[in-house]
Amino acid sequence: MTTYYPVYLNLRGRRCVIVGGGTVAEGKITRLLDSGADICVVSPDATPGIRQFVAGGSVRWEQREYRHGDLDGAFIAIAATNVREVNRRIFEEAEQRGVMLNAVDDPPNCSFIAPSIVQRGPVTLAISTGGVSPALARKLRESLQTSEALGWAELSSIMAVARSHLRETGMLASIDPQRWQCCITPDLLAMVQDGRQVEATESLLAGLTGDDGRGLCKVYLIGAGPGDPGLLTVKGRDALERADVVVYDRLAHPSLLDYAPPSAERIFAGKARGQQELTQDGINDLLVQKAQAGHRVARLKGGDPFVFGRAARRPSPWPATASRSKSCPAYPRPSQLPPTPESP
Ligand SMILES: C[C@@]1(CC(=O)O)c2cc3[nH]c(cc4nc(cc5[nH]c(cc(n2)[C@H]1CCC(=O)O)[C@@](C)(CC(=O)O)[C@@H]5CCC(=O)O)C(CC(=O)O)=C4CCC(=O)O)c(CCC(=O)O)c3CC(=O)O
Ligand SMILES: NC(=O)C1=CN([C@@H]2O[C@H](COP(=O)(O)OP(=O)(O)OC[C@H]3O[C@@H](n4cnc5c(N)ncnc54)[C@H](O)[C@@H]3O)[C@@H](O)[C@H]2O)C=CC1
Repeated sequence: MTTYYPVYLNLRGRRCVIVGGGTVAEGKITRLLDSGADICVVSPDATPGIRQFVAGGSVRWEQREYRHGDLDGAFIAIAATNVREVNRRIFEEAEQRGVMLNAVDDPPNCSFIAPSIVQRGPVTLAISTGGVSPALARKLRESLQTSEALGWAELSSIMAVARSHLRETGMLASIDPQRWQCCITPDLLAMVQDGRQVEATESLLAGLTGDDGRGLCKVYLIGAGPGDPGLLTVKGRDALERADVVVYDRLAHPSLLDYAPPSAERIFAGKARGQQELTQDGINDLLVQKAQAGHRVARLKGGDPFVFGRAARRPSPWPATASRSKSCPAYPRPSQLPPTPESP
């Protein structure tokens, strides 16, 4: 199996030759036009769509069959004919001239293959199965097109504004890469989706450049309650739903873990059979390490971290410069529960 090397080409003003004038050629031309390529079609006939491009002056058309020499000066070429033998001759010329060629549905005559594409503004996901299964590439495209993860692409315009501002003010190089990750949050995305672009850009810049703790990674300390999973607070549930990493122990009700996204890493911090229990210091190190790696971390503790746990004794190694913690106590706190008849 061939292992292909993925790239994005800058085709602006570069000569691209398309051989063939059918519907497939038209599809390829439409995308090439977006990239600003200088397009020449070689084909005895052409679809109405291609003819329109030609009439509009965005595409040149050599109305004849392909002949050796057509790839002269080309940067890339696409063979979209319905004749394998023609593709083979085009490939020979392409190899001679060092021109990259895609022969549609014809891998032996390709030096590059076409990916399935998902586009959101400037964000492009290109999917290839390495030629193993184009049907699977399409399935992945269709799934990704409706995937929530793609929502992050909506941040591209404010990211671009913030980045060029930082570049102009000479601050870009001094921003820690992890800080960017900590600043790209669901709250920021919600602001943009609400149409509050200016506020979002200001908040992003404040997080990236401020020394007031904004933009630092967060660790949520969540009280899992006295046993009943229904006693988790709404804030605690929200934090779990957004977590990239959940560190939990034996006392936390197992069903609470279901609130975390399936992709979240779940780390058991209690005593497991045959394994050394993590010490409090070990757990703290783990929380800090995961937060500094740009993950949203939820520490799910049985009971109330401020009553039975050690949240009140926030660890001294907690690096004030790198992360901060938020707490979501279980409600009502066990100490606030009304006495039951059995209580002394
Ligand atoms: C190697 C490659 C070379 C290339 O063409 O660049 C190639 C080769 C071949 N395709 C074949 C068949 C199909 N191709 C599609 C669809 C697409 N094919 C595309 C690319 C590629 N196809 C390159 C590898 C991409 C990768 O790495 O995965 C996509 C992604 C992009 C595009 O075409 O622009 C586009 C999806 C667009 C979308 O997102 O919807 C479907 C499904 C459908 O149409 O629904 C089928 C039928 C189902 C199936 O076979 O899986 C055949 C057999 C032909 C025959 O037997 O006659 C061959 C030849 C062979 O495999 O030997
Ligand atoms: N139609 C479809 O949905 C799909 C087709 N394909 C494949 O892509 C290729 C092209 O498909 P279509 O555009 O539908 O085919 P088509 O038959 O509509 O177009 C083929 C084009 O190639 C031109 N051509 C033939 N010999 C030529 C030569 N010697 N020099 C220059 N041009 C020449 C023809 O004049 C025609 O314009 C075919 O191999 C097909 O199997 C792949 C995916 C989907």
